[in-house]
Amino acid sequence: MTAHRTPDPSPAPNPAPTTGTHPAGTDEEPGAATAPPRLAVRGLTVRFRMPGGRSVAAVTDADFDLAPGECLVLVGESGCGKSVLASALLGLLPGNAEATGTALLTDAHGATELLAAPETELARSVRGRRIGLIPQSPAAHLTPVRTVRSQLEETVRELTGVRRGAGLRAAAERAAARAAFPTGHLDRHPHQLSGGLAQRAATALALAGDAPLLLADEPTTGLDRDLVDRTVDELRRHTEAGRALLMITHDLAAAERIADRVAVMYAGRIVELAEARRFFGTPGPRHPYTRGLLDALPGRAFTPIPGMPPELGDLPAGCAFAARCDRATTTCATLPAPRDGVACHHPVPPEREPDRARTA
Ligand SMILES: Nc1ncnc2c1ncn2[C@@H]1O[C@H](COP(=O)(O)OP(=O)(O)OP(=O)(O)O)[C@@H](O)[C@H]1O
Ligand code: NI
Repeated sequence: MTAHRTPDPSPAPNPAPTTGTHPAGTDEEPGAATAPPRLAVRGLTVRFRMPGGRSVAAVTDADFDLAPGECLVLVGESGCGKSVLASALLGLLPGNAEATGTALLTDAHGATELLAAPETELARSVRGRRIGLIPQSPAAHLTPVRTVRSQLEETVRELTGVRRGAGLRAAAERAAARAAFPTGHLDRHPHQLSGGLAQRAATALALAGDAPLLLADEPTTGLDRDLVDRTVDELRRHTEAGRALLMITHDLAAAERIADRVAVMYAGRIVELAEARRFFGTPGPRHPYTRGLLDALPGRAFTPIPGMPPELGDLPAGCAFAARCDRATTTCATLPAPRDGVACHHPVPPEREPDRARTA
């Protein structure tokens, strides 16, 4: 989470219409044109330049699409590059980072290549308006000197048509309620909030604009199970009307509850991209790392993956998981190309039960 830089939480004036998102994808209808992906990411790579000419490979060659109305959940161990990926999409990387590849955002406002867009455009019309963000460190994202109510009212005023008076007050309170932020705490300043309340305030702010794409970076941190479920269900509602959601989480139960598809990151790469139904059900995950992640859950085998992820400043030339993988062979000294959404030389075959399959 070192990559998080706090975006200006108050978007510039000059509000764009925010209700006019594309209708949800209509691809089931024969003859209907398929909606373009809300977000199309290709070859997204982020390198941090370090003293002494070293480089940290935080994100490497990420490829994925996110359809209108879809929720893609990005999972992976701490430090694997999830937040850096989100920061790259928003133009919020620190100065020593270099991002390459493309990320095309398409919504009712048009199509914008996020990595090529100038900072002025990102600040004026993308962040907060076309892409909402629930940041990983919500306390840092809130303006310290202003109450939650005043921040919410400002956001509602700038991102929706509601301008003033009782209407604005009610709209801000509705936004708070969507994130289960108690009305009685709206007049508090950020420093008077617990971690969980700051999280809900940040979620309320991000939901208020109904952005066509929402990035939620660990939106359920610090919440107890009931609130996790409520928050996740509210985020799911955000995807109605064709809005898309990219959620980052460690919480696989939350991921299972909300995801249409799951992307698993390991050492900066997406090693598996799968439909959630198949991933959490049958046939289960196919990458040995991902199988290990699920097996580590208390409800499952509860056995952690042995070893540690590699240093992103010193990655092996081949598969970064090989050193921890019980299926590794000499082939793993070369980099596995993704096939059917799995970047592994010997994935668990889809037709076999994950814990019984064993092929090399
Ligand atoms: N400013 C920076 N300079 C150098 N390296 C950085 C910087 N910011 C992040 N990194 C590197 O990028 C890696 C990925 O960080 P990131 O914050 O994306 O991890 P994450 O997957 O979001 O982890 P977590 O789940 O803990 O939030 C880190 O391991 C760190 O080595
Ligand atoms: Ni993070």
